[in-house]
Amino acid sequence: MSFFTERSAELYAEDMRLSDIAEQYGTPAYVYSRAAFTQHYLAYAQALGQHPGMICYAVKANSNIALLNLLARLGAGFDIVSGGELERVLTAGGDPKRIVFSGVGKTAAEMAKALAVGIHCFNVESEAELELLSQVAAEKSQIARVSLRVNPDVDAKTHPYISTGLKENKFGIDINRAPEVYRRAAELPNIDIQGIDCHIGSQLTELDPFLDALDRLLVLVDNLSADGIQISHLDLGGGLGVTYRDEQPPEVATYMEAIKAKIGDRELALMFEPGRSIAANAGVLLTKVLYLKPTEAHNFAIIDAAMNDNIRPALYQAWQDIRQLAPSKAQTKRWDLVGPVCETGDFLGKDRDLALAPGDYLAVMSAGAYGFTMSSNYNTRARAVEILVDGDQVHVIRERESFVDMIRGEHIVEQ
Ligand SMILES: Cc1ncc(COP(=O)(O)O)c(C=O)c1O
Ligand SMILES: N[C@@H](CCCC[NH3+])C(=O)O
Repeated sequence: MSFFTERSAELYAEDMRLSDIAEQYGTPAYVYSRAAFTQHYLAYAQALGQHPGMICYAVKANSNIALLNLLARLGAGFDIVSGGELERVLTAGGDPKRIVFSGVGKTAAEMAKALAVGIHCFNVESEAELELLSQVAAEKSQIARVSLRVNPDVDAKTHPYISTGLKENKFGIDINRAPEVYRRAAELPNIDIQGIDCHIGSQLTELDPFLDALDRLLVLVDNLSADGIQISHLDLGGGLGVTYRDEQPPEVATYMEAIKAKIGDRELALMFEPGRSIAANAGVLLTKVLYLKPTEAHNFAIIDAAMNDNIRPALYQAWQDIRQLAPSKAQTKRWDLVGPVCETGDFLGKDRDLALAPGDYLAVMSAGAYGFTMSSNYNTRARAVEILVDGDQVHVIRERESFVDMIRGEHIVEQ
């Protein structure tokens, strides 16, 4: 079910007309639906049901503290990848005991902070990281709960840049080396082995790669158990895809049932780290047509949102639907929607049949995940305002950046 629907040919977010939001708050603007965030999170929580475990929302997908707070109030845990994300979760009122810390480059300072607040566990991604974590924990006379992120070498069948579970990727510990690393972890007095983890990629639209990875992890869990190393939780990461165009990813419940079936009667708590499948279709990016520039080669529509607002098309050739907020009097033509940034790769959509006139508003759909969080100030463009719609209520959850925000911390050298 979408919370971005058409009523009398006008696009709404819940009960708010998006043109009204664009008029009042300006563009570019990210607009999120509270009901969509809630429903997408609850789909996971309900599918997990009574099975012990946690749904740890991947903060990187969309880290606005209002959204983290909303998820925390629903009982979510969080998957973080930096000290900054840790601070965000704590600021938003998230429970530190429901935080898992992933990422290949955790620093000693980040480890110390995470230990001090008592996170649930570290998803350790290398042997060197395990040694450093053990040292940091020992210095603080603390015990670090860990899960080893293993790289199961399966093809996630997604875009190569967002595939993470192949031998050639930088993520995780080679599954063939994992038994040795677990044995080493078991020797370390300040390390407490809790789990096993993998995350094989993002925007997966089929179950098979998840299930192949799970099969490999379960062999390892069983072998470790025979070796006297007990694993109490299994974290399958995130990665479930969404519909951007015509993809048909599995339902959360189907995915979860297939996993539970494979787990069988093993006593394993289940953890998940969904990002995109919670956030993507809970947000849109509103933009305005600035100029129409038909040329011999292409009809360019220059819009006021650019690759600095949403880099996904430039980075992964990602396709996101672009819709009109209201009917236009113009004739439908085929347009390339390009931003004001001075890069040829600065486009949000190509070859789109739209009826456009300058001043018309558009929505880049499915923009709630990896939209704002990957935005930048390139070309000294202020990052967009973020708005949360709740029924017919509108909340500004992040103000549009000002010039002063953008130069904060910069200093001119006198003399
Ligand atoms: C370790 C880890 N967990 C979770 C996620 C979230 O993935 P997704 O947004 O595809 O659910 C990612 C990003 O791909 C990740 O790297
Ligand atoms: N940022 C990517 C996904 C990478 C996921 C992070 N591990 C995207 O927009 O599709």
